[in-house]
Amino acid sequence: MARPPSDSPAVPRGLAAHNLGFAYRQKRVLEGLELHLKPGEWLALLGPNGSGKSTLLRLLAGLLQPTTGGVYLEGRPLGGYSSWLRGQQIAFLPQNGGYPEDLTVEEVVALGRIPHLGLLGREGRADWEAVEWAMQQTQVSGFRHRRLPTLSGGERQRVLLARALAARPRFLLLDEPTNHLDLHHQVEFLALVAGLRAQGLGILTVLHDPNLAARADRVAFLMEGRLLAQGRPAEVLDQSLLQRVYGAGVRVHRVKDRPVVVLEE
Ligand SMILES: Nc1ncnc2c1ncn2[C@@H]1O[C@H](COP(=O)(O)OP(=O)(O)OP(=O)(O)O)[C@@H](O)[C@H]1O
Repeated sequence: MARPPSDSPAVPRGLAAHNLGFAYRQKRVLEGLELHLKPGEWLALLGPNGSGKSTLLRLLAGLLQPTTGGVYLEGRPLGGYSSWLRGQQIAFLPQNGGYPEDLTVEEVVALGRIPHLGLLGREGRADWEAVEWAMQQTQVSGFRHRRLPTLSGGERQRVLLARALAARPRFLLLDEPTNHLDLHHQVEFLALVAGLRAQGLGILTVLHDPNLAARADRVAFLMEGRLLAQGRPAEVLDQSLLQRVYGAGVRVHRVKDRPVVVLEE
């Protein structure tokens, strides 16, 4: 598929926020954000409850309109893309997303193909191959005929991740994707992210666990709607920053140069 031409050469390629601000009615939630997600990288977004992480993801997915500044995909304002084209390039897994309760796992995952179907809604072989691939990647094929209300929280989370993957997007925005996942599936999630990165996907995950975030290529720290820091995990996840945000009970150790965050008694 041909890429749309760039309108804004000053904005970096990939998915970028420039001077991004947002307010819910009169309530300012984000201000002056500069963020850049490159193809083939994993960026982890951390920050306390209510700091604006989910709002930022919704802006990057094109589901909210910026109050100031903008979001750009390949240098072009996101608002200039049709919702079809946007949905083919950017997939979003919300924190508490709904799902149709009467559909099977396979049918819910197939919903991820909607941006590729066009007005007539006709699916073809490529669509079912993408659905199979997404179910395999997230290990949900074994219960493909069950309905979501009958699944455990972690199983359901993996199905919704598969729905996002089925779009075969170039950028993946995941809001707390490891919620409900046991340790085994967290390890599987890390392997999945590594594989997707190697295929050139840009991945942005909101996480609360700094030890998972430490596995990312870069970490960005949001507090009260502003970016406090962004950079390599070893640079950003330091004790003074974490104590400033979360309080004195947080300690950072180093294991093979990787930060390991522990809570003190
Ligand atoms: N639809 C809305 N209308 C008004 N205010 C909202 C709305 N959604 C979120 N907010 C407020 O915006 C702020 C940022 O919320 P957001 O959900 O983006 O934070 P978050 O960092 O994702 O939080 P958490 O870690 O708890 O999920 C919060 O103060 C929240 O109360």
